[in-house]
Amino acid sequence: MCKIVTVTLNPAVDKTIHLPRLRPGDLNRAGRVRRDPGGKGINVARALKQWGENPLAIGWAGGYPGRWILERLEEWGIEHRFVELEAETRTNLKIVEEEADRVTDINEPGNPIDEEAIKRFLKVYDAAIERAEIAVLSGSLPPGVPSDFYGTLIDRAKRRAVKVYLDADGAALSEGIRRGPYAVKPNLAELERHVGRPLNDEDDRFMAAKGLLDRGVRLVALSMGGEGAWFFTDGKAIRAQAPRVSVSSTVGAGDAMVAALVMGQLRKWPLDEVIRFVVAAASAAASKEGTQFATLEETRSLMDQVKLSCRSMISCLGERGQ
Ligand SMILES: Nc1ncnc2c1ncn2[C@@H]1O[C@H](COP(=O)(O)OP(=O)(O)O)[C@@H](O)[C@H]1O
Ligand SMILES: O=P(O)(O)OC[C@H]1O[C@](O)(COP(=O)(O)O)[C@@H](O)[C@@H]1O
Repeated sequence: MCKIVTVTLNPAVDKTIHLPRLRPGDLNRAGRVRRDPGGKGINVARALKQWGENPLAIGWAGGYPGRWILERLEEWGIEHRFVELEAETRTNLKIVEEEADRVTDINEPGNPIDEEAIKRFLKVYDAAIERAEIAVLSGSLPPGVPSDFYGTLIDRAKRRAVKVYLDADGAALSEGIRRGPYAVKPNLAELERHVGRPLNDEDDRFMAAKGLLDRGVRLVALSMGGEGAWFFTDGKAIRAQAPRVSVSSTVGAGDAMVAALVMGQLRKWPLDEVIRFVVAAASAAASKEGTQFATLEETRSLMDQVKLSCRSMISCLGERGQ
């Protein structure tokens, strides 16, 4: 039985190319090139499987790239139930500039999904969550899928007492938040887009997180790249510094974070241990080439470097937070 279901509605082949520096408008010759199965839910399932969990990955997959992804999942022993389509799964380009120490993502929109495919997916989803404890909904929605689709999936999961972890952007995130998922993992830019204003200081970030908690979200994990993350839950705000790693590709770091959060909470670890595991797993993923995840041992070896500081949200926000 799979306790964790990961949903990837817009999977991707992640094509990572390395260059010394990108010269826009000029001829660029790539150095190393690699392809990894990607899409946020698939990555969460990959990381969980690597750490000994048995997730079920579901979603839509199409054409030759879709079959290639499913074959990799088979190879890794990841259970999956994707609705197969003719239209090809997208390719997302990740440009790693080695001299500039920078990654640029160019993500395709994906191919349109029709009503029939939506119906077929909902059958798979309902069956999958029947016996699950956790559903991870992550990534963009392909064209043709209504922007409140995560809201629909959250409602169905909540009716069966399945905890939902949501990691999305734009309207998919905002509409999902309205339906009160258990946890959300925005990065800073995503949270800024959700609240519609820059979040320059701690107070701004606390207020934005409080807005989500007020809507019924129980845990907000706000990731901030190399600066680490904030975790807001039960009236506490916990800041975690990211460990120093030699960064190779940050692609998948956010997904490692979601996977680690799910695993730590499923195993009922104490909150401080969960948070150190989460941030260590994300930073360890950033040290890997392409879209890849660290082993449990590699992750554990970084945990001591994740320094935590805890504050009470109520005393920090004072009058503003009432
Ligand atoms: N340059 C970095 N050095 C160390 N850790 C990093 C770095 N970039 C990202 N991480 C880790 O990955 C986590 C998620 O990264 P972030 O870029 O915020 O999310 P996302 O990948 O979802 O955009 C961070 O909280 C941090 O733990
Ligand atoms: O669905 P979206 O938002 O286009 O994101 C898909 C991309 O996100 C990734 O899952 C990586 O996400 P993170 O870097 O946030 O962990 C890639 O594998 C994939 O190409």
